[in-house]
Amino acid sequence: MGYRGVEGFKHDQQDLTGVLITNLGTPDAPTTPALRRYLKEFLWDPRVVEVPRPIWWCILNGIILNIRPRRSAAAYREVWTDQGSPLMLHTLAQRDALRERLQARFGENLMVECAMRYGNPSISSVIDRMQQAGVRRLLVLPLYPQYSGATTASTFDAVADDFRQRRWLPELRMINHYHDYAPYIEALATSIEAHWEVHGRPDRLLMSYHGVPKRYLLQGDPYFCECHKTSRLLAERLGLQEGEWMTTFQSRFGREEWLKPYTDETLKSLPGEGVKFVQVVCPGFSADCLETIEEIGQENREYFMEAGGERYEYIPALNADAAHINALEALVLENLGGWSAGAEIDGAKRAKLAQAQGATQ
Ligand SMILES: C=CC1=C(C)c2cc3[nH]c(cc4nc(cc5[nH]c(cc1n2)c(C)c5CCC(=O)O)C(CCC(=O)O)=C4C)c(C)c3C=C
Ligand SMILES: [Fe+2]
Ligand SMILES: [Fe+2]
Repeated sequence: MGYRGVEGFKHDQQDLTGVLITNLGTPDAPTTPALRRYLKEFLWDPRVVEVPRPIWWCILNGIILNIRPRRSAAAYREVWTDQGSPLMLHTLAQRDALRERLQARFGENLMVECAMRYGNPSISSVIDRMQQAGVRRLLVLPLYPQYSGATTASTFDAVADDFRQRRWLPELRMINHYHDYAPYIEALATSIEAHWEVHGRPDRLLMSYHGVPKRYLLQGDPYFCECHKTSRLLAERLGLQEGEWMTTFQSRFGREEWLKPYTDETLKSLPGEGVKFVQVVCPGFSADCLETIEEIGQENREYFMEAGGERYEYIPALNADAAHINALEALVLENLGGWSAGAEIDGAKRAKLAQAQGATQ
């Protein structure tokens, strides 16, 4: 027992500022056992499934974990790459690109890492590594543009749970959301316009976001409103008129009502209304993943074409696009305000003080 210290700590260690980007997480492999492990951790999070624990324990362990892992593993196999899960691949590329930008400004005093809320690399293991390297100020950036209890707050829970075990807490800042941040809207607009240059403009642009149960909205989660604000700002920036765009919600899970309109039902009905050419963009997903590649890129395409649609295009997530990294870099810089400059002085000062007191550790 006891609180976790900093292994191998030296008093003259350089103080660092750390930037930790996080995303949801993904299974280690597209196999049934790996999916069971991943889904067990993910779906047991009370921020994700707000159902009383005893009831949910029975449903999760009795039904869902016996059925879903096999089905989900098959879906993941469809999108898996030589380098692993798309979500992991894009997150690593985002980390590398952001690291290059920020280290060009601040040098090695600024450490940039990535972690996943569920699965690996865990938030706790990465904070541990960052603290051992000398990180004393930590900025966490969950790559969820729109705030939701199920995602952003759950990431905060993971950081808080880690801190509860830790003896020496780094200073902490956490970015809450960036759904209306101008450089993020600009990055989305740039990527859509680039798509239009090659493929032309559709009859309708669908902006599809991951859903949550409607109950969460009614109980005060701002996610729905933030999604709508992103869409409105994006439509304004693109000069779209009413009827040329809409907001929908995808990735339903379970039987209760989720945020509407549903992406799949919308796509099934649009051809009947004369909308034959759609493009779908997913502004809430900062990286392509199962939910965009398989669900939007494949499954929903079939719904639309079977219903009489003629052209269906998915516009990829921002991933490690330069405009996206510009936006993330600007967001980080704003939120680092006042932190980076003092790094060198702090370390030297503490070493002197320690020497004066004859500290050995
Ligand atoms: C059970 C309820 C779920 C809620 C609430 C939920 C919210 C939510 N999720 C994302 C982002 C992602 N979800 C992803 C996969 C995924 N989501 C759920 C369930 C809920 N999500 C499940 C069961 C799964 C796993 C896939 C499956 O078995 O179908 C992913 C993709 C991960 C990947 O590895 O590719 C992302 C990203 C948000 C933003 C959100 C609420 C705002
Ligand atoms: Fe999800
Ligand atoms: Fe899905």
